[in-house]
Amino acid sequence: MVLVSPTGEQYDALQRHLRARLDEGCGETIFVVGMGSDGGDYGLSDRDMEASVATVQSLCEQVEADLIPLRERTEVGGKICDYLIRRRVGEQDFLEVRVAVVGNVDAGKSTLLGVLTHGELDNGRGFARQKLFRHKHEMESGRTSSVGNDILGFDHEGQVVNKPDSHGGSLDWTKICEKSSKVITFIDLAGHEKYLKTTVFGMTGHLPDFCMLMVGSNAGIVGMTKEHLGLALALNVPVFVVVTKIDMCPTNILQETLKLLQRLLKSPGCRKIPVLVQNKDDVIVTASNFSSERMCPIFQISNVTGENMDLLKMFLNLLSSRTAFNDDEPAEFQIDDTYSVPGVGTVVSGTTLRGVIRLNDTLLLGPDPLGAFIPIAVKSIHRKRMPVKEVRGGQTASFSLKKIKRSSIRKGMVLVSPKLMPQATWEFEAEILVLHHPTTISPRYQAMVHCGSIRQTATILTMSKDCLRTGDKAAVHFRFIKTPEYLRCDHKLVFREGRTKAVGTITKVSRRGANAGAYRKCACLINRPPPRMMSRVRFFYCRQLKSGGGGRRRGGQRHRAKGGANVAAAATSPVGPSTTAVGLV
Ligand SMILES: Nc1nc2c(ncn2[C@@H]2O[C@H](COP(=O)(O)OP(=O)(O)OP(=O)(O)O)[C@@H](O)[C@H]2O)c(=O)[nH]1
Repeated sequence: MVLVSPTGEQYDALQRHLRARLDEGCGETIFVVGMGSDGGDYGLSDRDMEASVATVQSLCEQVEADLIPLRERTEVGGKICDYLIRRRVGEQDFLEVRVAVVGNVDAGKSTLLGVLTHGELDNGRGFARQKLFRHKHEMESGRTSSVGNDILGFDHEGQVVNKPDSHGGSLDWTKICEKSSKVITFIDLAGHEKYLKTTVFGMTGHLPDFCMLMVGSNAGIVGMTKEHLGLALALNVPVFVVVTKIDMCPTNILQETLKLLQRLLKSPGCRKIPVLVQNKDDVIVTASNFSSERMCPIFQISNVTGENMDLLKMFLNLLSSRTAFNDDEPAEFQIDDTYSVPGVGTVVSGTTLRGVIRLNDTLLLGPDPLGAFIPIAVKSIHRKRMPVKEVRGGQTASFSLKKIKRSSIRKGMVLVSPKLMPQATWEFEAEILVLHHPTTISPRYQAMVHCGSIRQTATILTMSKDCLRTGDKAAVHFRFIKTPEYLRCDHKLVFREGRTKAVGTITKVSRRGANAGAYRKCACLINRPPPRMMSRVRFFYCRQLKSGGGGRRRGGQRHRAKGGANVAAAATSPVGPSTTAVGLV
């Protein structure tokens, strides 16, 4: 009732309350007019509702936000209206939410993204997905093999901005972003098991806010569905489920799939509350309780008839980013891809983890194979293919860099503010939970560590238990086998090899010098150094290659070291197949 005709003091209090809620919701909040502060539905008369909405409208003007009506309902006491309040972020800016799209092969992931982002329905034979594929072999096989990106824009009234392109061309991202107040970036991932490594990389490296798990209603929960769901849960990414192909699925099979899905979500491993979304009310209830609570909405859609597509779009419009970022922190950007653009040079793409990065800023790029960071200037910045002057925490971007070859940059490197004084590390400790392993894991076991956009094999040096089996938790000391990486405590990691999977959190990053650590491992002898090397002191780095590797020759294990010298790794003690050695020529 306080909204009907607030006093000056009440108005100020309401304004403060609204600002706080917008900050909490990363620029968005759902506001219900006509509901008691204790959550009870009271309802307002038409006149009171009109006055209340006018007050909310004026509050929104004060805090520079848009008021988007969502639904209106009538209870015993009168009307209740739900609104989405979204902060205006400036002409060139927009709120960004990243959604990873996972699910088994042929669940309809690429097709749904094609339908959502291009605004044209599918024909059931792969029409809609054609515009999304990045490679020729994907076109031919119909299978996604890489990490795809697509955007869906919503304007200040909550309407979809993407329009069907009459020429069948690709989307004009610049136009979409200019008209949008919110942009959903879909990370289209591969469903086939053989691309699981890329899918895990998409989930850890592209920092999704939410995960959309797709299930083909006719196929049910098969193949990679559980694997992908487990991954999202392990990384603490809230999941919603989209059941596709309801146009071609007999009712009994659809009901069976839904029953199994609900059982899986309620199981002790997931502990979710599944909600079948049937109407707008369900959308609002699930969206407002989604990120904080255990609710898991399930949508049933058809990409061919477009059934329930409006509910899914409404839900996507209501999703808001999960993390609030502080601009005052030193900048940190993780690289997830590199390109060589003719006329521009080397370009890196990735996600800004914190801080603000501006044009011409000098950042430290690294770590290189020796663990060093080099200063580099940011020549230009693109955000969603649009040139911009700055990017901030939570935003994806690409930078063109000065005077550096693409070959010297790899995924997993970072660009950080010199204030952070970054250090690369070979060794780290993590608390891990083994989700699955057929036998036991013991020291010297090796598997791929995924942490952010880092993807490298690591060896277990020591663990707090003798051996680990499925379901075990332990503190584990790891060591990368190839290059040192830039790691931070509290980052989530996935440790996997085939179906073996463990998840965990980094608890300690060893600050022991990357080179010193490696040097202790084995001694290196120089074999016939080239004459030019004799007089100069040069640092070299070599790694024992797997059998048959390019560096192996008769009479010992010789490697081409950085700096051009041929060196033979003559170990003083038996060394494993992944030994790294450094020394001075
Ligand atoms: N009838 C019908 N067919 C659909 C629907 N959704 C997708 N399809 C068809 O299902 C097939 C597989 O769809 P994709 O989008 O390639 O599946 P995907 O999950 O992306 O597969 P991967 O990229 O290999 O992981 C295509 O031929 C689509 O036309 C739907 O709702 N109804």
